[in-house]
Amino acid sequence: MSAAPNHRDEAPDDTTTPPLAIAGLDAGYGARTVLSGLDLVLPRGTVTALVGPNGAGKTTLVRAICGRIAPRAGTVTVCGIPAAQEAARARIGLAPQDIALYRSLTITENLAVFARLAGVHRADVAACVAGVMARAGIAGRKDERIDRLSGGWQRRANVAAALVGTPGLLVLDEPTVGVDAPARGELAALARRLAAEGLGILLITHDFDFAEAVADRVAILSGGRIALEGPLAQLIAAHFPHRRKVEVAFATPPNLMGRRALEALGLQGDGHTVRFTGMVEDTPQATGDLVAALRTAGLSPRTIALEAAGLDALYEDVVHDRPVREGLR
Ligand SMILES: Nc1ncnc2c1ncn2[C@@H]1O[C@H](COP(=O)(O)OP(=O)(O)OP(=O)(O)O)[C@@H](O)[C@H]1O
Repeated sequence: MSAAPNHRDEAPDDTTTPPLAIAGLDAGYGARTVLSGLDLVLPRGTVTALVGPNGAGKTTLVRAICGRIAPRAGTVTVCGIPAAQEAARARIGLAPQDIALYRSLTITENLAVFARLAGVHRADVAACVAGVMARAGIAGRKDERIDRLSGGWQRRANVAAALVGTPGLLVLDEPTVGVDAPARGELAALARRLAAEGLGILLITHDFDFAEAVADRVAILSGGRIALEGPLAQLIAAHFPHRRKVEVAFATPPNLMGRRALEALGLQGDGHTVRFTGMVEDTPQATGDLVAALRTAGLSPRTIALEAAGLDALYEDVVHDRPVREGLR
């Protein structure tokens, strides 16, 4: 997806028009309905993290935004333009999950190709490439081939390619896959900078830590629609009033009976984990009750930690319907 400069005058692109507005969207494949009554508005200058289980329809939503599948009902507009129109596609910068760059070309060469494809005049290509490299903070490696770059640099180059057409909406699809911790910080800073420039950013991710670090807003896709959307802190305060996340850690994985007892207390782990999490009322009494219940079940955790609930707890609650158990209230 890219924007030719000559498309920019066609849109009602004032500061009040949201980069993305979706109302009542139904979409699917053949007899299969994937999205049903989906509403979502992305404000300018913000990052919205879209999270949802595998198969929830995140890719289908991106296809609808990019005009690659037609809505069966509802509307999708990009910078005020219906998604089906070519001009809307030109307003979208898509950094796909699979790095969409020519591996044997340098960063500069790649961006020049994308600029030409976006309709940038030959005489303006060098300035366009220099501009997006500066915005993405990748000018320092501009003459290196993509296949010689680390995962983090490849991701940033992938984002730079999405910026070539001066989009109003930037879609980042799983940008932290294959990226180490320091490079994640660079990517987070890049997303924040681009949002500060006024872009609306849709961040599709399974990486909750990254989403918490970067996103102004969170949208949870479940059951074919956005089940919950808003600033994370507000959602958590509304969803878990006076509750805290508890994490119980063991030196060795508990046996089957121990795991059942933990489950009965509303504490979830996965596989052979030594870490189990749940929610408790934010009172000394509730914590004391939990410690006593663990002891009664013959469980001796190494640590019990209380912390503010995060996106993971909210997600579990909304998607897997795992509310606080009565016993821990
Ligand atoms: N081209 C297609 N034809 C038919 N069904 C499809 C097609 N693409 C996806 N689906 C189905 O639609 C549902 C939603 O898929 P989608 O890829 O949008 O989910 P997702 O949230 O992106 O999943 P993931 O997190 O695994 O990438 C799935 O059940 C999938 O099997």
